Amino acid sequence: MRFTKAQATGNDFVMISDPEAHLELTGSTVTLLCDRHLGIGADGLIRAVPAHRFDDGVTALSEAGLTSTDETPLWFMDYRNGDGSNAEMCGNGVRAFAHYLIAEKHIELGEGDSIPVLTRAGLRTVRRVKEGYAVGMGVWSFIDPQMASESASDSLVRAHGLTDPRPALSISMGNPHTVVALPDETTLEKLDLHHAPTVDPTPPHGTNVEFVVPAEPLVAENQGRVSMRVHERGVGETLSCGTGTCAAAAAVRVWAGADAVDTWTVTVPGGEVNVRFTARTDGAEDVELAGPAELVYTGDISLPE
Ligand SMILES: N[C@@H](CCC[C@H](N)C(=O)O)C(=O)O
Repeated sequence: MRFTKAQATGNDFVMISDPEAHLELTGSTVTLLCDRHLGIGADGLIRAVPAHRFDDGVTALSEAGLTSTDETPLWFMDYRNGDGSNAEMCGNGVRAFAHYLIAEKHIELGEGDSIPVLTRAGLRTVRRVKEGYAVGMGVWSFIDPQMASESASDSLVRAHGLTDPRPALSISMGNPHTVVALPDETTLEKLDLHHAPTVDPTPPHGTNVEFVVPAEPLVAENQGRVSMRVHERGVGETLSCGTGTCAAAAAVRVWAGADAVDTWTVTVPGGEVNVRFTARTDGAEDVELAGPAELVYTGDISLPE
């Protein structure tokens, strides 16, 4: 099987093209391919498949009221975590996905052009920009609907390296996130994320946990700044999580109050991304995530029998 290794701010992926939807990728095959000792090694695996040829794609097409055909395929991002589980969305992965579709000649995309990408979380739009790709990530929401009228925390998080449990706020970007604010960069550096943090109560489908330190001052030149580390559901600590950076910026913005700015730079161990919020007429906010993506190498691997 031919594959490409991709990375986006250090979040790395095995990319596979499956235009005929022939591949049978079980959870254990994905785990093996993503294993850094026994396989290729990656945080997750992404299969490019025309939406109409794959069950989850057909469901997503009908929910979005869209069509996909052999002549004009709508590409589905079949994202799997390194432990073999499915996830709804991947913000770094979708930029790598667009880059890969271009390299595989499945699409053409000039600077300023956009393509639709179907995911388990619904339709996303990826625009090619100078620094990489800007993704229309849809709206963010509180996982606990009660939080819409309050604005502090909905859970407590414990982690190795923290002496006390800390309050946290859970936010959906299509997939679940729990954001915890820390007092300073030293506390962020000292966290030991080899161990999964515990979240009490845990959101119904598990959660990715983002630890953030808002910059001091929080806003400079009309731009907010946050540092972040993440423990991803189904993976462990990663160098970056795109949906996590959106959730982190959304949470810090909620905590900062009504006059918080709309554009944010989030620094992660693997680099930097930009997150922008735009108010909609229904009161919700659209989120755009911009950052780089790179294809690292291409290879061949035999799938286990
Ligand atoms: N790294 C991704 C998120 C991947 C999915 C996540 N682990 C989950 O289970 O929700 C990103 O860049 O958003």
